[in-house]
Amino acid sequence: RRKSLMAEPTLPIYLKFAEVKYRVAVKGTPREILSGISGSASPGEVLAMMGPSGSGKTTLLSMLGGRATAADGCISYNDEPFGKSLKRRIGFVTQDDVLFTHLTVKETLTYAALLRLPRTMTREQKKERAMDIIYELGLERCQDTMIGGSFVRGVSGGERKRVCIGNEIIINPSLLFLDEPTSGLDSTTALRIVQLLHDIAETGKTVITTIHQPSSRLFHKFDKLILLGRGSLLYFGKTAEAMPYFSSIGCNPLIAMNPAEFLLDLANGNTNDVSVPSELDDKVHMENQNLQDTNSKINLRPSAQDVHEVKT
Ligand SMILES: Nc1ncnc2c1ncn2[C@@H]1O[C@H](COP(=O)(O)OP(=O)(O)OP(=O)(O)O)[C@@H](O)[C@H]1O
Repeated sequence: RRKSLMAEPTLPIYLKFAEVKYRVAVKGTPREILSGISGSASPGEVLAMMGPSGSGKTTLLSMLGGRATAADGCISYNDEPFGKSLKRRIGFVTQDDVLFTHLTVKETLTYAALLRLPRTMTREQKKERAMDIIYELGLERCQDTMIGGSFVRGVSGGERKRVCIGNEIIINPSLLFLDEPTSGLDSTTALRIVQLLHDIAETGKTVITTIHQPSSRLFHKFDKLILLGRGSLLYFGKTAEAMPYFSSIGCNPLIAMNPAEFLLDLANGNTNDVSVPSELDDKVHMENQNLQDTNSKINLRPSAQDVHEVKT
């Protein structure tokens, strides 16, 4: 029997961020991509970031993962700022991770182990670790299959994603960031990936992922949720409390629908199937008229004190 990697101890890291802002200059004109996002993520839980395309999910993920610097605000890891030692404790699975098409799954993970694990480990131990990852991620059946790509037939989309996750968890990170790990996958495979993220989190790791259009089953799998609408925070808190919260401020779906779909509609300002209280309604309509010609951010955002936060 192989030892379970999931039982491996990790340094628990509590991530906290407050009023994070990000600006870019587009043709000399400053543009705010994120306007003051706050939240937190604890070891053992999976935090999902959801929002329409262009709402700033990837930007926020990059900043939390130390890949981009915030213009303003504070991001802390166990109350410390980002530092060199932390870099080694972070795994980052990007949206389009590049893998070598002609290597097999086993070769890919073995090379990752040889390249990324510390010198204190022997070559044999590193190879052993790559095999442990293969078993842990259920990749043993395709371990000798080539990764493949546009011109070479290879592993399936779900298997490919698991290899990308394997590439990162091989270093036993405390924080794992993933950019849209389920996009392009069918809902059952997507569910399996999210279950895997849960298994990873349960070993004391902090897992943060962006998510595109989750099915309602998938949506309920996340412990916490950040809902972004054009760079502003619409909700941060427990996933299970998102719908009751929006209902409490008067936003309800008019027909039975997937909560994720409802929240994305809301964040998009698409209110056809959503009842919105009159004071917010004006803003939404105004916003819809402006959408074609301006980049103004969605104004549906409840006031700062309205934004639901989990007391941790
Ligand atoms: N360096 C940059 N220069 C100009 N605009 C930028 C830059 N970085 C991000 N943006 C803009 O910021 C917005 C947010 O981008 P981001 O990639 O974070 O969105 P997203 O929510 O991840 O979208 P998607 O779901 O489509 O991946 C987009 O409108 C993008 O065009």
